[in-house]
Amino acid sequence: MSELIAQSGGAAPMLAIFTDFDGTLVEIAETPDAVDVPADLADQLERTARDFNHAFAVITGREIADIDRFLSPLHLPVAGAHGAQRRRADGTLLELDANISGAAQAIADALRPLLEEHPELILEPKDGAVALHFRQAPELEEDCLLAMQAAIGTHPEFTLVPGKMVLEARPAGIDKGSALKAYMQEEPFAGRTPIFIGDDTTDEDAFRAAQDLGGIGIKLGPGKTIARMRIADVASVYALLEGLTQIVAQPHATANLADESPILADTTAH
Ligand SMILES: O=P(O)(O)OC[C@H]1O[C@H](O[C@H]2O[C@H](CO)[C@@H](O)[C@H](O)[C@H]2O)[C@H](O)[C@@H](O)[C@@H]1O
Repeated sequence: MSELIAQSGGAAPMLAIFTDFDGTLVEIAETPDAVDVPADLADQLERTARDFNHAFAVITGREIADIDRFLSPLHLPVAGAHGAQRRRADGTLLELDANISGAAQAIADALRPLLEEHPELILEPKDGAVALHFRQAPELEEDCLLAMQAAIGTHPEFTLVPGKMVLEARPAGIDKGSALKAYMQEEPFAGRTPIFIGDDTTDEDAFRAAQDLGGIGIKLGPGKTIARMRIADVASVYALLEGLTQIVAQPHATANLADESPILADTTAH
């Protein structure tokens, strides 16, 4: 962060903030519906969005509707289903290709027999993607992988991506990085320096995209990453968002805060 401040001649850099949702803004839970969303999270994110001139978006594997429900009544710019769905900052929703929607539905349908056999698995069909969760039955990971590969087999426009106790089918060529780059072409993101915070393998594309554009990827938790910085946990993300807000409000105080902050570590130090 001090590097960004140095780049901007000691003044607070104009940032565009992007975050993942599960594992970054909320702790991972046993099932997708069981996430515990802090009562004040929507208020905090609204404050952050306002302080960055609304250059704040969530880029997630979830559907946009899920994020709206969890953060109600806040409606942020959200890229959902790993970028297959996207709502701009002005509220317009990009229309999803009907072939992509249809293929995602067909992939979900092809997985249903496995779900009938193993009701402990969770199928999460989305408009534009499909998630097959095996958190309740880790021993079925290989069966899930084979079933997913078979289901995707007849849909070469989709690709298989692993996540946290989940296997996902998402359109090939669309990922969190392409979503971040699309936002960076638009107001109010354009001309700012992107920061992306995420915890999962599917976040690597967005770390790369942010860094290609002169920004910073911040990886939450351990693990190999392309991100240049690391943050420990969800609580630290909340603290960082508050800290970033201070960067804009008090550039001089924040330059010190960034240099001395224990919140961020350089990934090359691990
Ligand atoms: O990109 P994200 O916002 O991190 O979303 C990734 C996936 O998150 C959800 O699944 C994960 O979180 C669940 C709740 O904590 C957990 O039970 C599951 O094991 C995780 O894989 C979500 O359900 C998926 O749709 C997202 O793609």
